[in-house]
Amino acid sequence: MKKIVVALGGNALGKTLTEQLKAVEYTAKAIADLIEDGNEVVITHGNGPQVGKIDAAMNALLLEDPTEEKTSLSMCVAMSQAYIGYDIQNALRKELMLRGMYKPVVTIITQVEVSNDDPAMKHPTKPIGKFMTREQAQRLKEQYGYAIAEDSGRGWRRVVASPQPQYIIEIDAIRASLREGSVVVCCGGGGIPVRRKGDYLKGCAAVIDKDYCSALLAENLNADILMILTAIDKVKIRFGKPDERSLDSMSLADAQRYIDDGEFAEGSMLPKVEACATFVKAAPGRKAIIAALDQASDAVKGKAGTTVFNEELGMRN
Ligand SMILES: Nc1ncnc2c1ncn2[C@@H]1O[C@H](COP(=O)(O)OP(=O)(O)O)[C@@H](O)[C@H]1O
Ligand SMILES: NC(=O)OP(=O)(O)O
Repeated sequence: MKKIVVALGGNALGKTLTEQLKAVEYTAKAIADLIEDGNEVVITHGNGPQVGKIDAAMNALLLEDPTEEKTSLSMCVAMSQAYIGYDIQNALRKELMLRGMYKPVVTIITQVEVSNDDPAMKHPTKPIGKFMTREQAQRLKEQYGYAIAEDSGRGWRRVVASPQPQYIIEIDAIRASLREGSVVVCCGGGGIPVRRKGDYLKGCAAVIDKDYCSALLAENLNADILMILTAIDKVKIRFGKPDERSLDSMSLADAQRYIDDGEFAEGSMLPKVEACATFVKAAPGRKAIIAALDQASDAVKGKAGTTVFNEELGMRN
């Protein structure tokens, strides 16, 4: 049995509620395959498109009725955890029941501590919300003062601060639920970013990258595999160029070289590769995989996706 942290991409979860339902339905099949194969699975997910949409809806409410209160970005992250977790919970519950292997599935609203002086708070890099033309994004910038950036050749998006996750506040609750045999959905959207104020926690205006948070979770749980599922089958070199090439595997040295060569876009593929590298670097026998959402089971068997391995420490088979 392997302990696998499976991270589902926010973009890969679709743009609408209907697309999300479809995405979680076939993802549930892939995750149920992993469970049927005897693995222990912990699920995390992104929230980029979703948290942007919630924030935009909350702002529209404020424009309609100025007596409404402003909703903080951390609260929007909390909302995104709930509705994405709800869909994942139901889809997985149904899929497991269909296979006659009922298990409780639970979403844990997760807060993640970030540092008070993380420099990322002053340098927004995390794309959220919908993809726009440059002109649309520029209008949003002028109207609301948002930071904007181009996202991997797919269009322009709002970008927000994305500090590094330091500590998963609910880690003991996650461990306890796993011990009891639940399938746990946690650290949604990278976790609700919070900072310590004395004995209390206070949300901050940011969206943590779920890839980095998933690596921290995998480390905390001493997982065997970190699997990042997204909308693309493999990591590419020269992505989007005529001489684009897919990678079946990547050593840490290769990963560093490609990062240095700027092969991976900030806010999309770069955090995935960095998260995988951090995870496999820390202890022997670990494996990290980046693959398409519906290829989880094949990816664990080395038949799909891109595997990141530590050439010095080896992989656990
Ligand atoms: N070198 C690369 N190889 C593969 N995909 C890349 C690369 N650089 C950028 N991308 C883009 O990154 C996307 C995955 O990032 P993103 O959509 O942010 O993930 P998520 O599914 O976690 O929301 C891919 O679908 C692809 O469009
Ligand atoms: N929070 C986060 O990393 O979301 P995406 O997976 O949508 O980028």
